[in-house]
Amino acid sequence: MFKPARQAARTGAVIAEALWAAGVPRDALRLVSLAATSGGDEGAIPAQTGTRSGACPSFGGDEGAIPAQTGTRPEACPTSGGNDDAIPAETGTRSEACPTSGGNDEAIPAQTGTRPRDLGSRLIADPRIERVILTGAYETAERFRRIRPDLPLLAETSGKNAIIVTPSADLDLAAHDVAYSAFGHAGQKCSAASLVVLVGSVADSERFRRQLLDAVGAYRVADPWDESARIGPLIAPAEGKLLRALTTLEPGQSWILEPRQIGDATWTPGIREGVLPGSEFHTTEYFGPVLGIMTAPTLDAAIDIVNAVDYGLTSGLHSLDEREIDRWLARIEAGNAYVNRGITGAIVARQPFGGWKKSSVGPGTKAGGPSYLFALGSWHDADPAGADPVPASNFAATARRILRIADPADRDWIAQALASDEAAYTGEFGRARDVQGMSVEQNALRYVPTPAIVRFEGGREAELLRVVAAAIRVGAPIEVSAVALPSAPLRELLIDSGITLRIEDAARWSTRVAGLAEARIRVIGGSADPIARASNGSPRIAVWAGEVTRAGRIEALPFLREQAVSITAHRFGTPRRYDIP
Ligand SMILES: NC(=O)c1ccc[n+]([C@@H]2O[C@H](COP(=O)([O-])OP(=O)(O)OC[C@H]3O[C@@H](n4cnc5c(N)ncnc54)[C@H](O)[C@@H]3O)[C@@H](O)[C@H]2O)c1
Ligand SMILES: N[C@@H](CCC=O)C(=O)O
Repeated sequence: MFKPARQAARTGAVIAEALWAAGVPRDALRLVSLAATSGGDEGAIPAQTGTRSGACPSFGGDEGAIPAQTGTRPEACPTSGGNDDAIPAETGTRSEACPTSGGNDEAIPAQTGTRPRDLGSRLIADPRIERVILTGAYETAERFRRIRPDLPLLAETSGKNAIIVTPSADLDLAAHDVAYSAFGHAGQKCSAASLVVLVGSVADSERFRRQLLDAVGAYRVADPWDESARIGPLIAPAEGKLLRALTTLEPGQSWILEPRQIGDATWTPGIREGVLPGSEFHTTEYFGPVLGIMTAPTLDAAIDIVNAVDYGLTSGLHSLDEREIDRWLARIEAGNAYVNRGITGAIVARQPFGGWKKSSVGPGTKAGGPSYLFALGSWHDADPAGADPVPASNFAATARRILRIADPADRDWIAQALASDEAAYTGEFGRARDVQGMSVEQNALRYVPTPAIVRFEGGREAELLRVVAAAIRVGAPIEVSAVALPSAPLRELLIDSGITLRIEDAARWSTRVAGLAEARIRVIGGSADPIARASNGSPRIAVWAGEVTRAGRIEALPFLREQAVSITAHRFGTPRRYDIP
């Protein structure tokens, strides 16, 4: 008889899902090894070598930076959580190989006599640990930062994901995709749909409700080793908020499908309607087989409901109206945006994975995407290999002005940085790229300019100018905080570019940081420590404090959020393509 893998059985994953999930680490490792071994002379280098050894196209071909000697291997156990955490694990799979990722919390390794979780906490607290990658709840990221407020943390965290269904949707397909997205993996996927928002007439559509109940009713709930099972048990018996979500309704809500407990940790799916904006069910991640139905009069009102949640991991739209798709793509706040399909099952490279807002902690570069490895290294500035001096006439007006502002001694350096910014923009950041070019599904990775603060603590003014140039090139709305007044030409550039300048000494800066709810901060000439202290290690504050390099591929990252867009590009086999902006 076919036996599910040991890990799969421990997570409760049913066979079909376990088989699919088993391929994900393999794809991620293939992507990493491609990045580490490809040849050429574009410039980026695996972090662990610290030597300039050739190119790595999937690193983006960085002219202008070499990694600092960190000795950090992406696959090294304590910092990365072992191979299980090189990409987000499905359904809370515990890694036995690596104490930081949990292991079996009760087992005490003979050689240490320490419980894995205690050991994990001690590793996190140890300053010799340079970085930690976490796939887990936002609250766990908070816990890690309480243990060590200055911990460099790359965390893929919680989600409260919704699918919007408009009257122009194919309601049968929408019902099928909502059902699978909500109840696949028993809802224990960070990407799972927890809400469906029905727009206009869909709110009253008997057909949609019937199809949804039909689809969910077809899922057999059983042990994972039953080959016909479509929904398996939870990873552990439901307790706390999940138990509440499976058993208790809020005012105005009713079950259209009431969940039933049929085993220690096994529940049949639940669907509740009447979920109101601002209610607990609207905003709380439960991580289990329970779906809430909300309604909205218009698409914009539905998007408001979805964006009101603190998380922004996956999000879905079912609509066959191109204007609605455009509108949703322009407004939706989520790292993975899915149109006319389910919202789970991201494939490495095809739908690089990772969220916005509270769904991500740290640099936010997507797992399985072209920038993920950049965040695992530290970078030194370096001469772009074989680069000729760049004539000023090659640049557009703003870049020429930046060149003129630069001190003559720094002009070549700035020119190389501007050229690198341009190459990074045209090659990567400035367009939605579909690297796999499938005909039945469009999958584009795009970059959205995002607000950030540039904090200048000291050093060469050219470094501030260079970082500001990177932000301007990608169109990010930044502000600058400096300990001392920059030169008049730089101040004028900031004013003309609509960039607020604040002069703040260390005390004022710390006070402001303490009051920031969330921020992305690029520190120049200082360290991340004062920010960690002032914010008590808030996971909502992401800091880039590395050396300023000429590499546009690296320097633009604080100013951009990645979004993976995936759109079903056929209808019953007939191709139908969209312009993804
Ligand atoms: N965004 C993503 O890519 C993604 C992927 C999967 C899961 N998740 C999220 O993870 C949560 C569910 O998964 P989970 O139950 O594994 O999450 P969790 O946060 O409970 O645990 C994550 C890991 O951290 C470990 N851990 C917790 N406290 C620790 C400590 N003090 N020291 C050392 N290790 C510690 C756990 O043992 C576990 O391995 C959900 O919130 C889900 O959305 C996110
Ligand atoms: N990458 C997975 C989610 C990982 C979290 O559980 C997906 O896209 O469904």
